[in-house]
Amino acid sequence: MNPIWCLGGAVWDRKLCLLSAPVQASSNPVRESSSPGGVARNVAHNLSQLGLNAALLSAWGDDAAGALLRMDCLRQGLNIDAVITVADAATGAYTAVLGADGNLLLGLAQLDALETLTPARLLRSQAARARAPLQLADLNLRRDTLATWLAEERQGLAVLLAVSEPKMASLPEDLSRLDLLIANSGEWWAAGGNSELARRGLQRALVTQGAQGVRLGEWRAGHWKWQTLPALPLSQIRDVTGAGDAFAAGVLAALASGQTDWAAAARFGQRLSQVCLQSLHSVAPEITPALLNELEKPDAS
Ligand SMILES: Nc1ncnc2c1ncn2[C@@H]1O[C@H](COP(=O)(O)OP(=O)(O)O)[C@@H](O)[C@H]1O
Ligand SMILES: O=c1[nH]cc([C@@H]2O[C@H](COP(=O)(O)O)[C@@H](O)[C@H]2O)c(=O)[nH]1
Repeated sequence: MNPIWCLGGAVWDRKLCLLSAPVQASSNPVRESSSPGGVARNVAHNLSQLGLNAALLSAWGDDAAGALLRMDCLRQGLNIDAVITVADAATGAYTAVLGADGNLLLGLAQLDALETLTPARLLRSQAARARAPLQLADLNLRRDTLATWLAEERQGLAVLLAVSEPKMASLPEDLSRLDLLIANSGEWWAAGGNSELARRGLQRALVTQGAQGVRLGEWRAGHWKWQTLPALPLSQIRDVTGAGDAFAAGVLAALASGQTDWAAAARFGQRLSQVCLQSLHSVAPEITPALLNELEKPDAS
């Protein structure tokens, strides 16, 4: 079966979780952990843990962190044939400072290697990607690369996943060939919100709102039609890192399994983020093929 392609960031995550309330301009005791991260890589990793075939297009450095990422991706069964190893840039790194309640206080991202993923380099994998049932690109990628990606000939669906409010600046001008944008509400408004995104040709969006659930928006007859899906109950949040990526992976997994109802796909995304939020890992090891049994049947929607 053709893999689901994930294009974008693959980095090392370092998470520093405060043990008590933060004190500014002072040293604060933390619990530290590190793991492979990067939005596109996280999505591909979630998909492969579900037992689905996933391929990654990214760039990392020719250094120790890049070698570890490579080994980890191969261990996860990801197809990394298209990943570029860059000689003159360091592997990307993301440092998150989390409060004692697991919520993000500050995130610091360095993804210099991805700047080498130019439109010309993207096109080298076009033939392999053109027949994919689904392609997801994250907004770590350069704006010109994303615009080229959206303009490519393809058979499957194209999904764009936001990464952070500052990186909404990479959103291409023409979104008319995009099938779905997934963003949290801060990212949605950072990109200009309802009218601006409709002006650019966007027709479908999933806007996640943390504990307030998810809004599914469809642009029809000159208006956004919104449907709100309430958040699933949570007994505890251990670490929010990766919840948005788990959500996107759940949406893709549902679509790849034949689900044509976008709301049902979003509900499966919420189920995966629920599992992720209760885990200390960016990609929860509890995400396994057994979860696919919870997918709503396409004809039951
Ligand atoms: N406090 C919460 N309670 C319940 N679900 C949550 C909570 N925070 C996040 N989620 C789930 O995780 C998804 C992604 O989280 P969100 O914070 O909206 O995105 P991001 O992590 O990309 O900023 C949400 O749509 C929701 O399903
Ligand atoms: O500019 C970026 N910030 C953060 C990430 C990644 O985002 C992930 C967490 O995403 P979220 O909690 O939004 O699902 C982390 O693994 C981190 O590596 C990224 O790719 N690019």
